[in-house]
Amino acid sequence: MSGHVLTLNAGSSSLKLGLFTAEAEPGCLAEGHAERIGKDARIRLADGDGRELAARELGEAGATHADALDAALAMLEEHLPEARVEAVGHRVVHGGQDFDRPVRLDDRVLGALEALEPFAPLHQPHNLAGVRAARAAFPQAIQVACFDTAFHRHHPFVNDVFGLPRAFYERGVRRYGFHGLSYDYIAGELARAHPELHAGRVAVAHLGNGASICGIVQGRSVASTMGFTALDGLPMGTRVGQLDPGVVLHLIEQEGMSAAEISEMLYKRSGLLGLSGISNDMRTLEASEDPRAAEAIAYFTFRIRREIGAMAAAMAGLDGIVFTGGIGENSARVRREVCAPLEWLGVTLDEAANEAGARRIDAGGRVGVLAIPTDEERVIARAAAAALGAG
Ligand SMILES: Nc1ncnc2c1ncn2[C@@H]1O[C@H](COP(=O)(O)OP(=O)(O)O)[C@@H](O)[C@H]1O
Ligand SMILES: CC(=O)OP(=O)(O)O
Ligand SMILES: [Mg+2]
Repeated sequence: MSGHVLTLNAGSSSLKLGLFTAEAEPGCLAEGHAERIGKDARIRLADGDGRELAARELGEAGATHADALDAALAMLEEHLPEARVEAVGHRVVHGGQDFDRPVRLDDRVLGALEALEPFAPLHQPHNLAGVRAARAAFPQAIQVACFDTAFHRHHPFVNDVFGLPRAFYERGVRRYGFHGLSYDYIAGELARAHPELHAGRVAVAHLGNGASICGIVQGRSVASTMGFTALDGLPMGTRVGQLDPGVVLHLIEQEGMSAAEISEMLYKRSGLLGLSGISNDMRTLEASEDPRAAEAIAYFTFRIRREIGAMAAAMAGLDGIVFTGGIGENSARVRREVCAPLEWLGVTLDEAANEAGARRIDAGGRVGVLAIPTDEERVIARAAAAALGAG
């Protein structure tokens, strides 16, 4: 039997790991998921059918991505000692101008990706720490980087540019867009199971601790709410989302804040956490009776509606909406708050299907509405298997 592919995916609040067969369509043998990193983190390892193999708390608040990675690799060694890892596929959030497809990692590529760390501070350092740890743990395996930005790299000029002096565009100050591995998976699912939507114009809302919307026309990304960094667009767990740049000037000039203080506030203390003063975690906010929690959710869902309207304009129409990511897949309340006021756009919602967590949740209106679990691991595993020559 051929060997195995390991996938590593560090999100801003999560670490996901997958073990797959090294085939053109990889078979999933195990999945590990650490969540709520930074607060009450816990990790769970399951087999390919979702049966739990192991689970444990990662200790007091303060468990880091590095702790989660150590725990994940130790669990893998203990519970799947027969794994023969021949390739490790890594989610790397920022690929900058140069990377528009998966690439074998060597010292030169790693150096180029390290230079992008300032543009994805919640992700890139953890992604590259995963590369170093995997090189040490699996020295015989090839290492492959798969980029969140790659799926968006061929946007039309108007969706790739800011209205800055042109020289900045040439120097790479562009609207890259992120969550591309997730959008790539969803585009594949539309092609496989919903050909009428695949042929049309779909707004895909990836709503996790990070959140964005992608406009997909005939399987290709034409616009993203995220920009040069993963700060722009929707408000997120701890990130601000769209912000008048005049506010940043005000913070510097009148409030006397330093670049480091502003960065820390915009990345780590804004969004759902900043508005609610309670938590960045949607489950905690939904369970809270504090009116600030409801207001934070209301702002989140309002901005999603606004951006779906903008995507409809960018795509010259709207045939479908897809919800995915931890919130998009699991929160019936968020899906309802987004969809109910979008009736004017042809959006309907089947309440019972939405509450039941069904895949198709529209009530037969003009716009198809779906909730599809994403699978970034599978997209990474396919690329790593392809790099091994599988298929
Ligand atoms: N059952 C649920 N109901 C509401 N929100 C949920 C549920 N399960 C997970 N979430 C939310 O999903 C978010 C995490 O999404 P995820 O995609 O796993 O994170 P990351 O962006 O770090 O990869 C958290 O806000 C979490 O509260
Ligand atoms: C790019 C990004 O925000 O990713 P995540 O949602 O996994 O934090
Ligand atoms: Mg994620």
